[in-house]
Amino acid sequence: MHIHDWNALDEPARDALLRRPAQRDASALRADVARLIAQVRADGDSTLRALTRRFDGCQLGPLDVTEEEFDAAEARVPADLRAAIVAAKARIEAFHRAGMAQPYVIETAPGVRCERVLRPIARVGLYVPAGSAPLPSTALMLGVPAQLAGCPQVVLCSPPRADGSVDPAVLAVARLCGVRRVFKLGGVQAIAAMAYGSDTVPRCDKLFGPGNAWVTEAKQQVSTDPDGAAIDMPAGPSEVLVIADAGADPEFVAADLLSQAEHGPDSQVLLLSDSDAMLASVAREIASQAQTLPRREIVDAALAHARLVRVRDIAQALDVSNRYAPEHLILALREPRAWIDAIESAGSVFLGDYAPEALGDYCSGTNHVLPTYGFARAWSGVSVASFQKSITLQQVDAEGLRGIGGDAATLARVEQLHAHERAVTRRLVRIAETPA
Ligand SMILES: NC(=O)c1ccc[n+]([C@@H]2O[C@H](COP(=O)([O-])OP(=O)(O)OC[C@H]3O[C@@H](n4cnc5c(N)ncnc54)[C@H](O)[C@@H]3O)[C@@H](O)[C@H]2O)c1
Ligand SMILES: N[C@H](CO)Cc1c[nH]c[nH+]1
Ligand SMILES: [Zn+2]
Repeated sequence: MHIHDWNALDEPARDALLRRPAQRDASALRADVARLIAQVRADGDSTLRALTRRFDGCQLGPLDVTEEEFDAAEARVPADLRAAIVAAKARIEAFHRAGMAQPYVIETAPGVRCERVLRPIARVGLYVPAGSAPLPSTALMLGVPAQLAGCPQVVLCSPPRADGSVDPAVLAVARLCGVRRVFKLGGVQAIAAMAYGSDTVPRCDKLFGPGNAWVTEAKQQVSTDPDGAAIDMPAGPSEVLVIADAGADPEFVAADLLSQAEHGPDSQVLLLSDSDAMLASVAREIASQAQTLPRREIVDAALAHARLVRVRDIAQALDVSNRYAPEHLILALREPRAWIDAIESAGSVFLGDYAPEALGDYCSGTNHVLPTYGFARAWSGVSVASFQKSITLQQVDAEGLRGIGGDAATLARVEQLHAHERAVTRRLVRIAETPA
């Protein structure tokens, strides 16, 4: 694997080095996805069936999962898997519950009471990927916060297998999180169905979940259509950026890089180090560990755009990482906490040699649905707040209006909004005329 020297590159070369692979054919992807969404909107369920035949290679009967199918799926989940799911759910729930926003009230001036109340989003749609492999862990990452927020209508879509069924573990997680409506749909067709509704899929206000480049593009398109649906964030092909010092363990670093490379051919993995020996050792480790992985084609495709980069020092590595804004950042450093203040943009961060990213993927408690493509510069991962709206209230009595009404009137005059000014001053006149 080639090792790049960051300090030998000019700015355009640095930009090119950090460009995501999935961004390359953006206009063709946009057009394909727009066409598929339009077909679903025009023809509903019949198009959903046709696209499922075409992309997932299966002939669907009913689009939704029946109670009998839920029961059969439960029976197929082995006891150790069920135990791992239950234990992971408890930790994810604990972390997400602790971070829940609270309603609050404050008197900003005498007689002026301002409040914030929270409401669940009424109709939410969860997408659980299953193209290269089903991801029941993603069902947990979406189902748990939706349940904590108390969303009244939750539907879940996941691509069907060749026999038309949904992965049993995904169904078991859905049931555990109180999700009763699951549809055997994947890709653009699933996103379009949840955003606009179809004959059988109910329309949703907001869509959640990761997916490949088609899914992510579809989410972005429906989110810019006023008739479509809001989205959690663009959560596309997985990314990890590792910063390793000379004391890191090359075996662990290579394993972490490969763990994200195996997600899909568009995954991107990067290693930054100030140690030539570390970069060379990790390159050797990657080559040797990759040979033993079953998803070899996917891994090789992802490794083709992996980046190993020599930096001057760890401070420069943090600068490069902030510029890239990775979905996951691993600090394989001797003093990882010393660098926390230097992190400006990253979806989720893993500190030290014993925090593999795979732990956050499954069961540490944090959410694994995270912004990719550099969106971590301005977006956060999924949390309970993603499933809620906050509404502000204000209650003002006569004393309150007398106290602050003048400020509003002055600002309204400057903006030449005379009706605004009068809405305040007419009340002030009435208060002045009213005997105490
Ligand atoms: N960012 C995150 O938080 C996060 C979390 C988990 C997974 N991921 C990513 O999610 C992705 C999952 O991808 P996946 O492919 O395994 O599953 P997926 O469910 O996202 O995609 C499968 C669907 O893609 C559609 N599709 C396939 N080929 C197509 C084509 N040529 N044209 C149109 N549609 C097509 C099919 O309808 C299929 O059902 C991976 O890239 C993984 O890295 C990201
Ligand atoms: N690493 C993925 C997010 O990019 C999440 C995941 C699910 N299962 C395994 N990993
Ligand atoms: Zn993963």
